[in-house]
Amino acid sequence: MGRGRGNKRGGRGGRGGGRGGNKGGRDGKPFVDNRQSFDQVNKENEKFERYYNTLNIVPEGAEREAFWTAFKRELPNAFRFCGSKGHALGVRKNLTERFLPQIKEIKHNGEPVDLPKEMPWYPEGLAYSMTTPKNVVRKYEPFKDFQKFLVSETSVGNISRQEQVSMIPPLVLDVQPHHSVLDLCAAPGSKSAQLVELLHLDEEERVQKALQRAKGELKEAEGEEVNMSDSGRTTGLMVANDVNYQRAQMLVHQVKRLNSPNLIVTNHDATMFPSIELPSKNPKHPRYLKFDRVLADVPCSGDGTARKNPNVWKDWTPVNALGLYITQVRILVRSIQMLKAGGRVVYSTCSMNPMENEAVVSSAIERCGGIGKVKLLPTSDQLPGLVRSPGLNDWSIMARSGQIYESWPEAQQFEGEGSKVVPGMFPPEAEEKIPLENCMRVYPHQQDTGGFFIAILEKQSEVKAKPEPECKCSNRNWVYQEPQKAPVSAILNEVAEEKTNENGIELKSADKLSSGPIASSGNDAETAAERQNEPVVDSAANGKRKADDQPAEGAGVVKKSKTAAGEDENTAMADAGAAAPVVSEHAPVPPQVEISKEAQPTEAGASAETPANGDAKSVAVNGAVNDAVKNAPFEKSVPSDMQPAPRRRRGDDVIEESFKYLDPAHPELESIYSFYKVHPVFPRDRFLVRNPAGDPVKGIYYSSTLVRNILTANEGRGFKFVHAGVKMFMKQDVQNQPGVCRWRIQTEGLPILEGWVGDERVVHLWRKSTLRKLLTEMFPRIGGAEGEEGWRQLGEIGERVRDLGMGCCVLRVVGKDDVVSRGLEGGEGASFATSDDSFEEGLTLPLWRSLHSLNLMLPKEERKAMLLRIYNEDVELVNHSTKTDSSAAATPAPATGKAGTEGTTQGSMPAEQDALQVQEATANAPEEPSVDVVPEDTAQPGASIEQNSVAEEDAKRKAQVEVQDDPLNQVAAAMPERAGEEDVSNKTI
Ligand SMILES: C[S@@+](CC[C@H](N)C(=O)[O-])C[C@H]1O[C@@H](n2cnc3c(N)ncnc32)[C@H](O)[C@@H]1O
Repeated sequence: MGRGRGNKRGGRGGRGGGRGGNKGGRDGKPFVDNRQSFDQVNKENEKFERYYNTLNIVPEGAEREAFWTAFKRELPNAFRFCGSKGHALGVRKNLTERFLPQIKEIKHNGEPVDLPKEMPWYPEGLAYSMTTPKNVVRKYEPFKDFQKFLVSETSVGNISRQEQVSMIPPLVLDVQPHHSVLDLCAAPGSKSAQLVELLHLDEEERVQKALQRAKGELKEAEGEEVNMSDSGRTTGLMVANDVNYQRAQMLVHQVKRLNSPNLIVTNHDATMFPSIELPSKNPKHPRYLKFDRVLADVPCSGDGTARKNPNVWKDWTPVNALGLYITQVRILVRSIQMLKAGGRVVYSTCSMNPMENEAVVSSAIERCGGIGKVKLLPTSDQLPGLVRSPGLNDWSIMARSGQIYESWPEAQQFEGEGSKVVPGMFPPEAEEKIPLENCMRVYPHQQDTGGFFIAILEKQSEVKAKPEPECKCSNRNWVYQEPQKAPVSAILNEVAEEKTNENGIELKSADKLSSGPIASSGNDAETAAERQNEPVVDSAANGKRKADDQPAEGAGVVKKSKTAAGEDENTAMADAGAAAPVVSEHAPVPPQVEISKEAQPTEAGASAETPANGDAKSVAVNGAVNDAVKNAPFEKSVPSDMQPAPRRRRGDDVIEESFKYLDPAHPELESIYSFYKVHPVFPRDRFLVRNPAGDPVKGIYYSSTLVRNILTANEGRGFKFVHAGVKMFMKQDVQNQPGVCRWRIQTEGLPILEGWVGDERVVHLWRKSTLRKLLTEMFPRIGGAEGEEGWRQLGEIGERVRDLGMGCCVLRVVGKDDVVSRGLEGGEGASFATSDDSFEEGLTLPLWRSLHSLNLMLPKEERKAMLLRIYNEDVELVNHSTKTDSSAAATPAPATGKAGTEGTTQGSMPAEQDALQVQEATANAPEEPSVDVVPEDTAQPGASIEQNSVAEEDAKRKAQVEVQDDPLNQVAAAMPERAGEEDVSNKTI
């Protein structure tokens, strides 16, 4: 087993993070790193310190002192090993066996440096932190090799540099491979990436079993102990969302490296995240997706990040938390609404302020009907080894003036109507019985981290969120009332009708409750689809509002009204919270997006508060966003200026992303299945293309079934899907070579497909020395002069590749433990199973067999990272195809030996000409610029077979992505005012 381990999700970085072609700023100007040294920062703020001392969050005395001392120290660096467990452990071995002994010997300023320390609470020991300052690691010569290792493995996605506390929320979300998971505030995406990994946990092993079973190598019973539906693949879903378009692009960049077909990235306001429609057998009964897990890692004041964000010291004021509270409550309420009954939300902030934490949790629970509806789960049993404090049950709040109030009645005396202070900001009433001690607080001195807050909420049954004006988060005259029980008769009716889910699988009762619109009144004739676009009703008046299907605030005020001309027009009121009694059944997609299909108005979601055209719709929809943003001056991950990134446009039109699925019988798919001898069990109905025409002109992508169902069912609804699908095949101009498939396998899709490719297109390699040659040499020749034919230099794969037909194939690097399972125990395979020249673990790579040469289809940075990891070598690559390259010039003259099965003159061409035979159709295409299938200097512009429009759009996309490629650019793109800074909100090194 473990054939795919080298291809773990995130195991390669495509073009590699942090190294886009765009080294300058957006205007070509270089960014200036304007970070201030942490030591130079004045770490004093009277209000900040007074408030937390008053709160007594840590007892006075030695512990309080340790708390502040830690807060004023620079944050240690932390990182975790990513990808599948096997692969992550493999990469970690480099740290433990190669670098830790080296670091042990290093002295800095005459003192031994601290070793990177394993985090005791992180599963499998796959996360580390180190106190040596980053500039020392970066610049001090003895750290050179270690720094190179960190940079190289980070760039290809094997290491994620992430703050310790930021790793906690995904771990306590308890994600299973069949779960639907929603990350509502996901950019820049470190937690989303973790969640995707968790969704795919142990998938390789399951798929291996399914494969062996499909090929008759394993008896049925042997693979039965785990869920083997869909051939062991993860059937769940990950939706990662962020309201900010540019940050959503950063998110795409971060998570697409994980190559998950189960992932969708969206760009909506979380306070009114639209309901996702699912295919329904009965169009009158649309079905809406409910999630098993939701992460609400909300925008916050971020005062827990003072150790890496010195501005906290300068800028902290109580106003930040006061302003964010209502947005946070709305996001949490929407999270709960989006959950299945029985599902869980993890709510987290990097703030220590109870107004953004316990108060938000308590207010959201109150709005959703109390602890009978939403339970606050204990966290003390989670992550043994993590030192933490319980949530607060009692606190005071600091008002704008700096005055501290113990209770709402006290605050009410001083805070007038315009004040943001509301009853919900104070501890809950005793009758509410909310066990806030169940929350988790992590403080800087406990394990040398930032400050963090986490709560786990479990939805007990469908909820019917009360309108804000009736709740303590908004109503200044709020008094506690016993929650009323919601009627269940209509729910039961609905459940009785829903016997199967969209896959025809029988639903359990909880699924039934969550699988479609849930009615709380008996109006059966009316379907949610009909309600979806109907005029918004005053629910209090007619009782039409259905449990749990309310939108959050913004969506709740989306109205349809008639224009003077009698045409429908979507309108929304500016004050979302105040208008909350007006609700609709499901959160529709934001109105300006919906109408963009016809009218193409100003950009949705990403619009500025006052759009250029003065369109009130945009103002209202973005009210909540602006709320969040304006009030989050410390949260670096929230741009303080939420001016929208320009969305892709053609003329005045917003360009929506296209996701078009191919007919399983499409001739191009037929040709692929036939050339690669793909096992018939591998599904054919999940291939999509990314152009509006739906033709496979350039790339073919692959997604899970659920992703397909969602993308197709929501097409044309104005949903802002930003990314989905894993690139699996790219078109290749094979110059009409007969029998050669013009679709080459992409590295991204290879791990998903490789096991199902027939032996005819697989090459086995088991010597380290052979792989080293393929990594260091681009286009090594196969032919050549008699007796010197290139294939002879290719070790155990020489004869195989000599006899292999031209085109793409799978290179399977066999690990020691794979020799037997691959049936290679005889002959050479056996002799190398114990040799030093063999691999500990297997991996799979894409290979291209040209007429006369061979080439690994890997970007240069990936080759270099592998050379460093496997051979501890940092060497220059040799390109045999370039004219200027001396080794290419020395390419032997025409050979007479057998160099291929193509039936053409063998070995008669220099390498570069040979490569022209496989002129890559997409040589100039933006999507895979650094994978050298053919020599860069032999690209023929005329050879492009792309439709111009698609190429143009992709070029635009590439330009956007390249800006994101560099961490400094990422920050600049999202936060122009912070150009030059690293995005330290979630990445610390
Ligand atoms: C704390 S950061 C999230 C960090 C992220 N979870 C991670 O681990 O990388 C908060 C994010 O929320 C986004 N945001 C702010 N208001 C939002 C809203 N109303 N809806 C959705 N996202 C929002 C910000 O753009 C920001 O990216």
